[in-house]
Amino acid sequence: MQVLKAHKVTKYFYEPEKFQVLKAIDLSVSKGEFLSLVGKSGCGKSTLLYVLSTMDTDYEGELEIAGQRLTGKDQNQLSKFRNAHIGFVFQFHYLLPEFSVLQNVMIPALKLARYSPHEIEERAYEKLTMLGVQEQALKPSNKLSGGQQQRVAIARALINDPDIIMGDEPTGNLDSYNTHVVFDIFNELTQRYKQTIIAVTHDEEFAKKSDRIVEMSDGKIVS
Ligand SMILES: Nc1ncnc2c1ncn2[C@@H]1O[C@H](COP(=O)(O)OP(=O)(O)OP(=O)(O)O)[C@@H](O)[C@H]1O
Repeated sequence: MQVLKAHKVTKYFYEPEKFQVLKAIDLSVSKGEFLSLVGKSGCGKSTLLYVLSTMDTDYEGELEIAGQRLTGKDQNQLSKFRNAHIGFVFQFHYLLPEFSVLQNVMIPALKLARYSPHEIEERAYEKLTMLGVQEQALKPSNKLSGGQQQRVAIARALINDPDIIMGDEPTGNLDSYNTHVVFDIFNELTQRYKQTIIAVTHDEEFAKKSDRIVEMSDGKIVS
């Protein structure tokens, strides 16, 4: 089953001059696949991820995720779609420091309101337990180590059972121990739970161990 399909995705930047950053990109991602997106700095990885994540709508071509055609939807529809279907893990985790770990994980689910607040709290504990940070649940998020904060960010990305997790340098800010931890978590999510993951990475070791490496060069997929 295909979770994501991009067809002939093309994008230009116009400042400081017209420049084609994405050149007719075709990409299909299957359920349970762990895909690393690699390539030299400036080849267009982050720009592509931004389009695939529906945050950038200024492109030509077609994008479909979880059977829904997303090209042409408005920002309000896309924001709801993202919250329900896409989990994000960034280099910098963007946890809210004034909230507890538990609250940070619960926020996307409270917004979605698919479950009651009590059920959401239980689910948040489940995800934190899965990631081995349940004992930190009631601490303010900024009192955790970098590696622990990234695990909380992954728990938050998982809270709405997304069809796909997208990561932009998800281990970019971590030491080698925590890079391994995050890789193992991603690997287990795909193996055991059939989670689909796309991660932009500069880390060759990380990429090599994933299921599939997609390499970009000069706005195109080359392998
Ligand atoms: N808002 C923008 N306006 C104009 N040019 C941009 C803009 N954002 C990115 N670019 C250019 O588009 C190209 C691709 O950028 P992008 O950030 O996608 O590359 P990348 O492969 O993710 O690089 P890195 O690995 O360094 O993060 C680069 O040449 C960059 O300078």
